[in-house]
Amino acid sequence: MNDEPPILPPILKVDGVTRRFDGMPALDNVSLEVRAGEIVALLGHSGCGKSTLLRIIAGVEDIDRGQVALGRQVVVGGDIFVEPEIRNVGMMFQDYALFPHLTARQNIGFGLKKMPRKEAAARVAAIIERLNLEALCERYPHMMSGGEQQRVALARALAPQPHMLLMDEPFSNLDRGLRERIRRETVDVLRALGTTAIIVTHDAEEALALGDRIVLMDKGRIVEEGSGEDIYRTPRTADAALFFSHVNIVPAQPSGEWLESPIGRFPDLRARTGPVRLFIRPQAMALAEQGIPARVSGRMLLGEIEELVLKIEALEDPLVMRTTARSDVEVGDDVRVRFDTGSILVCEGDHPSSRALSPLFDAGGV
Ligand SMILES: Nc1ncnc2c1ncn2[C@@H]1O[C@H](COP(=O)(O)OP(=O)(O)OP(=O)(O)O)[C@@H](O)[C@H]1O
Repeated sequence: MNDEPPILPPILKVDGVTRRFDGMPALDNVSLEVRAGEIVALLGHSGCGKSTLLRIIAGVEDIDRGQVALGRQVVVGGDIFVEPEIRNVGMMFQDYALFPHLTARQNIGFGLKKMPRKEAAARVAAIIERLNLEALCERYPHMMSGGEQQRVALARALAPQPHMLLMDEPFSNLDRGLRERIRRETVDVLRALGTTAIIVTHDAEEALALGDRIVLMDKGRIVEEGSGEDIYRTPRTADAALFFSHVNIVPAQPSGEWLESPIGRFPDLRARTGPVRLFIRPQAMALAEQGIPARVSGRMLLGEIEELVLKIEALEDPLVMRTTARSDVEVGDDVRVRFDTGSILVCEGDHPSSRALSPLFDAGGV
C-alpha cells in the first residue's frame, strides 16, 4: 500500500504576473502555486512587492500581465476580473482594521451579512469558542489589548470560511514575547481548521517559525522557495543566505584538489578554478582543544545564546560565533576554534556580486 499523502491540485496559481507602478515593476513575472492546507511564509525586504502580490490575489489590485487562478477559476487575467467580494479570500492586515464602533462579536460577524441570521450567529459562536474569545465578545476594540485585537481580527477573517487567508505582517504590532505566543496560537488554529494561508513577513526568523514553505522575494521577483530547513541550510544564493542570519565570509583559493583558506584546507571535489568565498554560519563554529588559533575580541550574552567575536590572524574581519554552550573565556583569551565543515557553503567567485552557493561537501560528506 502507498502511504504517501495524495498531491492535491493547487488552490492558488499565480502565473507570470507583472504589475508596474509608474513604469517600475513592483512585481516582475511572478509565478507561485499554493496547495490546499499549506501555510506559506512570503518573506522579503520592505518594498520587494509582498503586499502587492497579496492585494492582487485578494482582488484589490489589478495586474498588467499574467493570470491568477483560485481553484479552477481564473480570477484575473486577459479580460477576466472577478470582484474581491466573490473570490472568498480572507485578508488580515497589520493594524487589524477592526471596526471601532462594533463589539468583538459584531466585528467577527461582519463578513457574514449575506448569510441567514441564525446560521451566521451559529458560525460566529463556533469561531468564538474555537479561539477562546468568550470573555471578549461584548468588548469594543479600544477595550482590548493588541494581542486580543489580533485574535478577534483572525476570528473575523476566518468566520466566512475563506478558500484562503492572506495575512499581511499580522504579528508586527505585537511585542516580542507576545508575538511568539500569538504566532504559535495562530498557526495552531490555521492547521486545526485546515486553512490555506499566505503570511507576509520581513522577519526571517518568523518565516522559519511559520511556514510549511518559505517564498523569498527580492525586487519584485521570487528568488528562492523551499522548506525552512532547505532554504536555511542550503540556500542557493548569497542573498538568501544573508537574509537568514549573519554569515562569516572567508576567502579561499583552489590548489590542486584542495581549497586553501585561513581557517584550514578542505578537499575540493569540484575542481574549482578561481578564488571562492566560504560562507560559514556563526552556529557552525565551536571552541575546541584542537583547531585554528584565535583571540577573543568580544563576548556577549544573547539570552540562551552566547556570541563570541574571534580574531584569526590571517583574516581581516573577525569571525562571529554563536553557541548555546556556556564558555568561561574572556576578551583577550587565546582559544582554538573548529568549524562544522558539513554546513559550509561555497560562493563561486570572490566578487560581492557572485551569488550562486553550493555546499562545500556534497551530500554524504567527505
Ligand atoms: N499604489 C501604488 N502606487 C505606486 N507605487 C506603488 C503602489 N503600491 C506599491 N507601490 C510600489 O511598489 C513596490 C512594492 O510595494 P509593496 O507594498 O508591494 O512592497 P512590500 O514588500 O509589501 O513592502 P513592505 O514590507 O514595506 O510593506 C514599492 O516600490 C512601492 O513603492
